[in-house]
Amino acid sequence: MKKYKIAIVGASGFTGSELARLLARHPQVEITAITSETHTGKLFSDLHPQFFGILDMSLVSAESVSNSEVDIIFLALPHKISMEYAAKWKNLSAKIIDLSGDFRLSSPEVYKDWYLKEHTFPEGFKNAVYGLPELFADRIAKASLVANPGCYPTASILALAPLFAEGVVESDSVIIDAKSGLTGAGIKASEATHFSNVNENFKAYGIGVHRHTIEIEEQLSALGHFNSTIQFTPHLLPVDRGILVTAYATLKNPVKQNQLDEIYQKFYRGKTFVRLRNSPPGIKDVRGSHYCDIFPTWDERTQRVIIISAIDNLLKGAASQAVHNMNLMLGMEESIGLNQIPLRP
Ligand SMILES: NC(=O)C1=CN([C@@H]2O[C@H](COP(=O)(O)OP(=O)(O)OC[C@H]3O[C@@H](n4cnc5c(N)ncnc54)[C@H](OP(=O)(O)O)[C@@H]3O)[C@@H](O)[C@H]2O)C=CC1
Ligand SMILES: CC(=O)N[C@@H](CCC(=O)OP(=O)(O)O)C(=O)O
Repeated sequence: MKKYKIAIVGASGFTGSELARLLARHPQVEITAITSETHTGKLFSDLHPQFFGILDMSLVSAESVSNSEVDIIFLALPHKISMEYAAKWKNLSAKIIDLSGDFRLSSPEVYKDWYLKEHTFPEGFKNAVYGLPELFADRIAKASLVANPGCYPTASILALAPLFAEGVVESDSVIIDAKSGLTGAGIKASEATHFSNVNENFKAYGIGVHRHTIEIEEQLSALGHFNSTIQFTPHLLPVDRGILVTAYATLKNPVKQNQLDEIYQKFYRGKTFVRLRNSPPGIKDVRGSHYCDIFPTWDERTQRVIIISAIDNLLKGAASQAVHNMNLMLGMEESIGLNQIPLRP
């Protein structure tokens, strides 16, 4: 069986190491390069001891990927850095899956408004496909550059997409209250992620300005064919991993619970990794897995829908979604390598 060659760029970080965990056991790929600029020459398993005896490859500089023959390059790099590599490698035959936010938005102008930086590879937007397989599997399969969605956007868009696609949402009525575990902030410690500032604490951040607001607005608006502003507020949870979204919306017309259920069942029929739940999901129900669990409810008293969704930010919110995209881009069965059962408890 042909094994595709894979490079993971940024393998010293959280999502890079999760990619390695999935790809090391993927039956149709072989990891040929894993990179770090800070730890070049060390073993991958020195940095991530869970791989001791399993993946003891040496970390190499990203520079060496330029000359190697690979089929897929995963960029597990911070935004603003990713675009530099996408530009540098634009003529390689390898397809690129970028886990950062550098190519998720509709244009370099919108990017500048929300990321407060001039985009240095604006041509990349022409080829980039938004990598949410439940919505865009056909386009992803033909793409050479996939913009893997953000973690909050994955949970938020999947929670609300059926309502937008059905055209039943009252414009500008959506409020998204989202909470993320600490690995969402990456491996580098900061004041915000310092143990003493998060332990037994819980707070909102990025109110009204978080860059995921526009990512969610653009994708949902496109589905519903209108421009809708969305109120999005993220919170930092004192846990390692997991995202919980609670979304509220007013509909154009009241519905019954069974009508709401039908909208969701129709939209997600055949989508292996969305589980429609009959009780509110918790982050532990999806931990270590590629599932997005969704619980849609109709509140008869307030005449609003309330949708709860849960994902593992490092997996469905990043690495396993990237592997799902890779499977599609290489024409393989979409769930290969992704059949983990959640880790609870
Ligand atoms: N964490 C999460 O839950 C999610 C993350 N993402 C996105 O995925 C990307 C990776 O996230 P995450 O793994 O958390 O980030 P980390 O901070 O954990 O890792 C980032 C990696 O980038 C490398 N890096 C940093 N600067 C450079 C540079 N100038 N050149 C080359 N490599 C560099 C670092 O390696 P070294 O210093 O060793 O070179 C490190 O391995 C980010 O864009 C993030 O926003 C998306 C969804 C969810
Ligand atoms: C908890 C936490 O800090 N989360 C990150 C978002 C996670 C993420 O990876 O988003 P991008 O890929 O779009 O950068 C944040 O709010 O900035």
